[in-house]
Amino acid sequence: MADLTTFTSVFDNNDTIKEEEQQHTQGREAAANILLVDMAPAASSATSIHRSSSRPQLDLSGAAIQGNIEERDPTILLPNQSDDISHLALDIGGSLIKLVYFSRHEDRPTDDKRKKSLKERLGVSNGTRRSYPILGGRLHFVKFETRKVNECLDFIYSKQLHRGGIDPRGWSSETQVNENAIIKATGGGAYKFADMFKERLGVSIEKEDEMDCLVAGANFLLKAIRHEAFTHMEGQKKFVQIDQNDLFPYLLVNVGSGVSMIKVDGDGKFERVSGTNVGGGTYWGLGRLLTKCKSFDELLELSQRGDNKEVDMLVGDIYGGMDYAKIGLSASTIASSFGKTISENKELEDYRPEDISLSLLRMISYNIGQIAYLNALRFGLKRIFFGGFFIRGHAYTMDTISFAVHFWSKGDAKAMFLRHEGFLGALGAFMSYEKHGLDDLMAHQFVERFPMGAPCVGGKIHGPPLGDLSDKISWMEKFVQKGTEIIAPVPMAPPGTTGLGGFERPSSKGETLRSDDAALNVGVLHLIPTLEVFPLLADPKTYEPNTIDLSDHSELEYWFTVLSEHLPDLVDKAVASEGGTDDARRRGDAFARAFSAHLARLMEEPAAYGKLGLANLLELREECLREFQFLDAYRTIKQRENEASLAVLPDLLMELDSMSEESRLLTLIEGVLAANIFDWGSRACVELYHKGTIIEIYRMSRKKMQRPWRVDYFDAFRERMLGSGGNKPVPHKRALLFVDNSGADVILGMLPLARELLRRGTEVVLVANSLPALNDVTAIELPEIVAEAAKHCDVLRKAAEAGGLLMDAMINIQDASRDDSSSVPLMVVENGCGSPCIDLRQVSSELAAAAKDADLIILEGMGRALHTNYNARFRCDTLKLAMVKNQRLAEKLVKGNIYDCVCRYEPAS
Ligand SMILES: Nc1ncnc2c1ncn2[C@@H]1O[C@H](COP(=O)(O)OP(=O)(O)O)[C@@H](O)[C@H]1O
Ligand SMILES: CC(C)(COP(=O)(O)O)[C@@H](O)C(=O)NCCC(=O)O
Ligand SMILES: [Mn+2]
Repeated sequence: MADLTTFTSVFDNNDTIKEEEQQHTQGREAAANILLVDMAPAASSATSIHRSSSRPQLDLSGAAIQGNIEERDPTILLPNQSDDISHLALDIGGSLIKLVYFSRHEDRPTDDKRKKSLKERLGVSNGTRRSYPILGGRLHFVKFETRKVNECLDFIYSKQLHRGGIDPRGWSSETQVNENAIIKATGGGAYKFADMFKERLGVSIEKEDEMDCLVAGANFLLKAIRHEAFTHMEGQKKFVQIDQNDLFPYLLVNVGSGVSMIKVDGDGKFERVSGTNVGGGTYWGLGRLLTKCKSFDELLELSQRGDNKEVDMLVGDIYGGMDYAKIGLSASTIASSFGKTISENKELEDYRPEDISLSLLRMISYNIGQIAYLNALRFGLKRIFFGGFFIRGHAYTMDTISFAVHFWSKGDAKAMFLRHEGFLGALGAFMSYEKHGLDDLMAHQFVERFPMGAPCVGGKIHGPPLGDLSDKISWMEKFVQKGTEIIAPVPMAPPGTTGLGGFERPSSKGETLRSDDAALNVGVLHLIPTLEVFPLLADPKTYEPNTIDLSDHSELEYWFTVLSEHLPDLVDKAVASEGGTDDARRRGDAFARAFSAHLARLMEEPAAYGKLGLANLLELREECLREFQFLDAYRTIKQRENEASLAVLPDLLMELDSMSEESRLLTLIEGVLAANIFDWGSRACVELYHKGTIIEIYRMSRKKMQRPWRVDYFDAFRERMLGSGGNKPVPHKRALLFVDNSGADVILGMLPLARELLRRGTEVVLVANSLPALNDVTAIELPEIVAEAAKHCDVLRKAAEAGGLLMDAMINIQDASRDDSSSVPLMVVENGCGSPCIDLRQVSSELAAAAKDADLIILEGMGRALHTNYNARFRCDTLKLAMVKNQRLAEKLVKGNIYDCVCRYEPAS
């Protein structure tokens, strides 16, 4: 296959796209205006999928800084701001107040004609599966120190979270203060602070049982949240796939101020079997007295530089430096925590606070691990989940507990941790609202997103990031300052533990602890009730969207570098897409900062928000753009490429029509592969575009399409389509075409292929993004493109009419939904995402409905067919088509080179 030099050399003397781009920049404003006018009616149809761009605006009137303005992150009060609808639940513990709140975004009416007729066509009823509607929105997690309860009250007030009181009919949309508002709360503070809540916020606290809440929260997380539970051994974090049907029984150990141990047998079925008063409060309290630390984090950080043998009495101390091998204890095993402090003539001041903190942490973690194990043994439980904020995502604490469980159970029982460790009770309290609609939600209906610009890190509003961009930008600057502090290597357990009684000492000496805010390994849970699992996945349970495993560090580093290097160019495009104004430039800079900070955070701890794949990184980039209100960075480029491609489409169709069926099929597939070169996400391709016009590049790419391709199952596909030895196979009933890029890719590649299928009597559903990502075509843009193409082609026109696509475009058709028996329909559905990749566990209900009758899937492009889904198996025939536009991926995935092509056909499995 051609390499970059052969590609570029073809164009050395030609006009360049760059020049074209300059011309277009001049006309950009006009073009953007036209686009807005044209797209306005359809745009509302995309808002049924809630993403950052559909966030409500903040009401900043009356905003005031609370407390000391000189403080680094002063709390900002927004007395008049209310999220559309919010609900709040609290867990007020001895040490910390945990808050879970839900912000809802009103469903916009989707009376879009196309959608309606599509629903009829796909046979989707409008009736919901529930007797009450469930609402889309976001679940946020925040914590405060209990001693700073006032900050918590200010926060609730500033976000007006207490106003969304419950209404007997379910969620209330009242924005005025509800006199009878109640807030669900658990933990001792629900009693202690009830009056204060009534006085300050005018709300009553409805108390929920703490154990009930812990269990409800844990069950919910374990069932509904992907990558919630993980093991942590010797510095290695591994997510555990929980089988919903095989969850019970388990032991839940909640390590808060004190420790509860609960045997859980089912939903609401549990027994508190044990506990210990030596818990998180003991570590923090005793630690504070002994070391004079001012904060929990300071204490924990000290431990990382400690050496416990100065304080603890070890087996070796007793046995003259020897192991006690007979009973399996090494010389470094702790024989007696703090035991050394009795025998020497030393006072507290003579010990290093670091050593004291570490001894204390080990004493308590070990003890909890051991008691937990004994209780697991008592009831024959193999799985122990540890929660509570004592854990604090701290590697050494988790390793110590895991070690204890592993050691005492001889590997029989497994210690697991939860990402939402400290929020179990608060979540449970939240769940106790009747008709919250969460209990029967499934993992696929939650999209966990990076907490971006969230105003509520660590209990303070770090500038109101929503709505007011200039504040958001300054918040970003703060975030970055924080970010540089935060970014420190994750403390790791020592490589060689004794394997007997305990660890030698942490190898994390001298490293700083990640700040409390950053250690919160939870994102914002976006609840999108319309999402479904793609029904044609052969095995949804084992489906893994990502092809490349980013837990391989060199892979991670490579892709981080690629994305970082892309950034300046992307910022330029984004700024230009918004008219290149000063405001756009400021937003562009803030976007770059935000995205880089997120990358740095993930580089430091890739599994912070669950298992990380390339698809998540590419989506993060798009989400970040939307966060800074870049709604479609590539709009000008897309429009230009659409126009250029539509201009040559008639010639291409004529050329195709002059061919035999067999060579036409080959030419069509070649055409798809060749046109996939128009990818503004690939560095190499973008460089190519400077060397020729769109049509020149397209022609050149077509010329290079000789078979065999690097992965070439074309013959099998042809046989399925055309048959062999005189037998004519039955055409597919319905094909789902997952389209990729705008311009040539969709117009000269996928549309002609769709036309061929239609001609053969196969219904075609074009599946496109709900929101823009790079230069990908969106479902909103497609009907217009199809309408333009249909002007040159009867087959497309009739099918588009039959599919209800031409309703807006062709005024002469009065009754668009009439049955046009002369053609099978061509339809467009949105896929539910706004990323260049697709996770088929979470697609739009529209796509899921369209999939029901489909017997052919065509996945196109590098994002959808290679980065994700390359190894996915389906219950129907599948064709994966892509050009590999990255050298490393080509080597790794297909042992080939950049610009190699993949045509992977897999019959129904
Ligand atoms: N920022 C913090 N401030 C105080 N304690 C913290 C902090 N982060 C973690 N902890 C630990 O978490 C414990 C509280 O855990 P939590 O699950 O919130 O329990 P509780 O409901 O008893 O407050 C504290 O005793 C302490 O060991
Ligand atoms: C973002 C993309 C997956 C989009 O590719 P597409 O799906 O449009 O074929 C791809 O451009 C990509 O992986 N780019 C990053 C690698 C690079 O610049 O080489
Ligand atoms: Mn793409």
